[in-house]
Amino acid sequence: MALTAPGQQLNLNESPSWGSRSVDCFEKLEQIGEGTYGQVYMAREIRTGEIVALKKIRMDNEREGFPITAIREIKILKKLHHENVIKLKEIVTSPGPEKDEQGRPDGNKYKGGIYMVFEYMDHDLTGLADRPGMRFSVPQIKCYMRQLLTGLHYCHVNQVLHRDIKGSNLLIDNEGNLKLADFGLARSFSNDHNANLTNRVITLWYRPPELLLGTTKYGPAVDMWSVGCIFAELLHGKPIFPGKDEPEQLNKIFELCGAPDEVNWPGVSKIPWYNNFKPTRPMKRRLREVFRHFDRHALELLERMLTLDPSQRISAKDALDAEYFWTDPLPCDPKSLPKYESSHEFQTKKKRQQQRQHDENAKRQKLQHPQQHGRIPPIQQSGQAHPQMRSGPNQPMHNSQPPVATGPSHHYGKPRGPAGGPGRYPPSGTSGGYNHPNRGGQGGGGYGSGPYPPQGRAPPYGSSGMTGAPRGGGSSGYGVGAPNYPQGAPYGSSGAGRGSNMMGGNRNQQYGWQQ
Ligand SMILES: Nc1ncnc2c1ncn2[C@@H]1O[C@H](COP(=O)(O)OP(=O)(O)OP(=O)(O)O)[C@@H](O)[C@H]1O
Repeated sequence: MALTAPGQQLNLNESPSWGSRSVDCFEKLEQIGEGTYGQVYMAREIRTGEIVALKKIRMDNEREGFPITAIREIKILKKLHHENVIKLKEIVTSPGPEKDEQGRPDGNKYKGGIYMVFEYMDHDLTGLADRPGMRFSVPQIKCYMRQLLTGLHYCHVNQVLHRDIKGSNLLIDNEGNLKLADFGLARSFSNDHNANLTNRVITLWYRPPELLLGTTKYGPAVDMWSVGCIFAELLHGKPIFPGKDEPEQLNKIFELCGAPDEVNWPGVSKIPWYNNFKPTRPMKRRLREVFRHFDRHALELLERMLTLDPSQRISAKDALDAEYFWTDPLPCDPKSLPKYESSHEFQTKKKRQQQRQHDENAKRQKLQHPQQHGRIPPIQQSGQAHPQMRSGPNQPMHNSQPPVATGPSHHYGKPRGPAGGPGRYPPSGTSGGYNHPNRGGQGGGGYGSGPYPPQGRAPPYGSSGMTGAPRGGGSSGYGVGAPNYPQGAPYGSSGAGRGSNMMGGNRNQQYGWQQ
């Protein structure tokens, strides 16, 4: 693609004003996101005072003109108009040196830029769930899940695959509305599924088995697998398939969902990498056993989402008809959901820095004066710990209790996944096995030691393979003995000892996020 002047390509038919306004019409307030694409800012439109989100399209690495991922995202978002899909309001450009949040020139390296202007959303689901003490009630989980499925059903009906469904791409406002965002990996599809599509999509933990096994012909079912992972995560309190790389990811899936074979997934043996990764021993489906503490209807729905064979996996439309959404407790009205404090980058950064600093000081002090701090934990002295922070994952909180608001709910900052620091979430960028076409993809984990090979070659999953010993210490893997799910790790609910059904019979029971 030829290099074009910023904005020139984007004055697409529908709205002549698109791309003609300058980013100077907006005042950047704070950075709220950092994606592979570039930064996301909360900003105010100077003329109207309206708060928006500005997503800067990273151009510095684009030798070949405007990034294709951004073109796709813009084209797709221009045709999608739905209350559960993020609204792209316009494109603005910056013809000259830009200003940062303080109005200072933003370095010399960058001469111009292009921004997508979105409606502003207060949180993303990952950030919201990650708040200390955060508990989602069953009606709240149903409410979010229903909105997610409604938005996704709309996309699928309009023949758009999202291909990157994960918590940080589900935005939530303080009216309780949930919207699908980040269509950078999305694309149109045709119903016959005959086209070859790239296999390198969807963040590892949410990636379905057919993609991990190398298929290039797929459809909306790939998104539904990710939805199943999110659903289970909401109920369980933490990600259910936190694989470090693709072999481990498949291993985790098979341990829970059973090994694929021609009986439960007709045609699986013809998928390119099946033979490389088929387990060497039988592996039973254990989903019902492992999640036996889930509500019956939730489990039924989850079973149908986490179905190995994509052709048998439930569609968004059918999921919306599931009993789960039509039995007590019903999904709550989004407007009835509690409002959470909105986010400010500096506060967050400061808070995180302070917390880190505090932890480091405490550690240092503990080393220096072990006895003193053995008696009085530093966290108590500082008064920073909220009792809710330490409550267990399934300890219900009262609905009336306001959530602890300690900062933004945007999943902002460096990756917090297995390779990226002290968090639970996989990086959405280059490490942790996330392969993002046109989004860099350099270095960082993923497929063990090497980059992802071109499609059609042997699977890129390093030497550990699925027939050999699994990576990652604790996992039982293939041919090493039956996976072991006692009440503890990895799926054992800490509530298992407190009753067999955490959700049954209590319509307002809440579920927390296990730290
Ligand atoms: N409209 C919005 N309102 C509020 N916050 C937003 C909005 N859009 C994005 N964000 C925040 O910025 C983060 C990154 O945005 P987005 O996922 O669109 O960027 P990306 O570069 O494609 O990221 P990724 O590398 O995760 O794919 C989101 O997780 C969210 O926290």
